[in-house]
Amino acid sequence: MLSAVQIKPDIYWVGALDWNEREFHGYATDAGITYNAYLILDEKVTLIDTTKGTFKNELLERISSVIDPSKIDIVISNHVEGDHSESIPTIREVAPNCKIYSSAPSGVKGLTGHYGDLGYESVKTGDTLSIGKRTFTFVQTPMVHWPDNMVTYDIQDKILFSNDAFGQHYATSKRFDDENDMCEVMHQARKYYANIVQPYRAQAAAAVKAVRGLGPDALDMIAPAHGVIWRSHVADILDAYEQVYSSGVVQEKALVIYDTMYDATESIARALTDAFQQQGISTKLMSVKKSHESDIMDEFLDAKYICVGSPTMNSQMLSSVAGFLTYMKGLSPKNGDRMGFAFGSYGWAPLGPNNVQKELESAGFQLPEKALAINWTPSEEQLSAARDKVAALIA
Ligand SMILES: Cc1cc2nc3c(=O)[nH]c(=O)nc-3n(C[C@H](O)[C@H](O)[C@H](O)COP(=O)(O)O)c2cc1C
Repeated sequence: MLSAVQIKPDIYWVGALDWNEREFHGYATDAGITYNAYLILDEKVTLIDTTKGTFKNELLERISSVIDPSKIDIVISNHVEGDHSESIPTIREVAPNCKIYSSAPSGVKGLTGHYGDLGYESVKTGDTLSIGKRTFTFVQTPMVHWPDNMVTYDIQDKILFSNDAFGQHYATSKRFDDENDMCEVMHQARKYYANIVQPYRAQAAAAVKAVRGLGPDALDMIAPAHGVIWRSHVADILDAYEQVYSSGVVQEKALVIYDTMYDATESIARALTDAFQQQGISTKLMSVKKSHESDIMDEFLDAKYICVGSPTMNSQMLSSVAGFLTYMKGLSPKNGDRMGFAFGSYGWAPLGPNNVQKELESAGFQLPEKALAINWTPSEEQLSAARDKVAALIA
């Protein structure tokens, strides 16, 4: 039988482990996913968030290992997205009298839109809810990453139930940060930020400020809705969100991103990569065909030099490169401090590289050089000229 995991006296993790999930709305979840839900035994039995609907039985089984699920009095929905809310109707079925709390107005509107009117109670920033010995306070965190998001702070236990903020897509048998490989935890936290939270970096920074405003001793744990619970590394993840991820500060690091049909564009990409290396700059060559766009964006987060290459095909850039650029632009990275460079091969009209250039322009990169368009297969002289462009970029 699946069991709950106690995280503090009378507080249990009752979520689900989605070990085999490898794709989640366009994100490559190479380490699987956890859907975290938390059960609190107090005068009023409270469940914070639920799981994706396909894991409702896992949720019920873990709750049942502690208490009869029909005894749940309160469900707090920090976020309407299905991976946290799809099991709410099941909980309502087994506990018909439970009250369901969500943020005003977007949480209530979203839950109604998904599951009909289950008589939701709305809460807003600063509202408190007493469940017995414990009192919760709510802080709405709109657009981290949907309009309805909120976090729930358990004042007595000093736990922040942060939902998507500070999450990671990481299925693991151990629930706490310090029980896992911290390099992997931080890697997954960064990738999650780069692909989910990044467009809302101002709101995320404000959320960190609000958390810090609670005071230095106010946080024992951050319990997100995905991944491990922060217990020993609370300060590390707050610092990373504030000083690294949300800051937009870029490092002397280059990414060469490309696709190719007959390897002409690839040979330019390799020359550029080598030239960056020769300059002592940390560099990665990433084919959009071979690397998932969510992994490219993880690398992109703090890279200063972004070179993007495509040959011309049917008067366009390759759709794989266009797809990556669309994905990148959707995440709204702060590109003002980044140097962009477009390149590619063509047969009779250099529209592939020129269109990449336009996309980089509209994404806000600094583009000191024109697109490098090389006719057919590049000669040694042309590759050498490509290398010179790197010197110009980093000058
Ligand atoms: C299906 C196909 C369509 C192409 N369409 C164009 C085109 O519209 N304009 C052009 O200049 N070159 C066109 N080309 C030529 C390529 O751009 C050229 O072969 C280039 O060197 C390929 O670079 P790559 O080796 O990086 O794929 C086309 C090639 C193929 C295979």
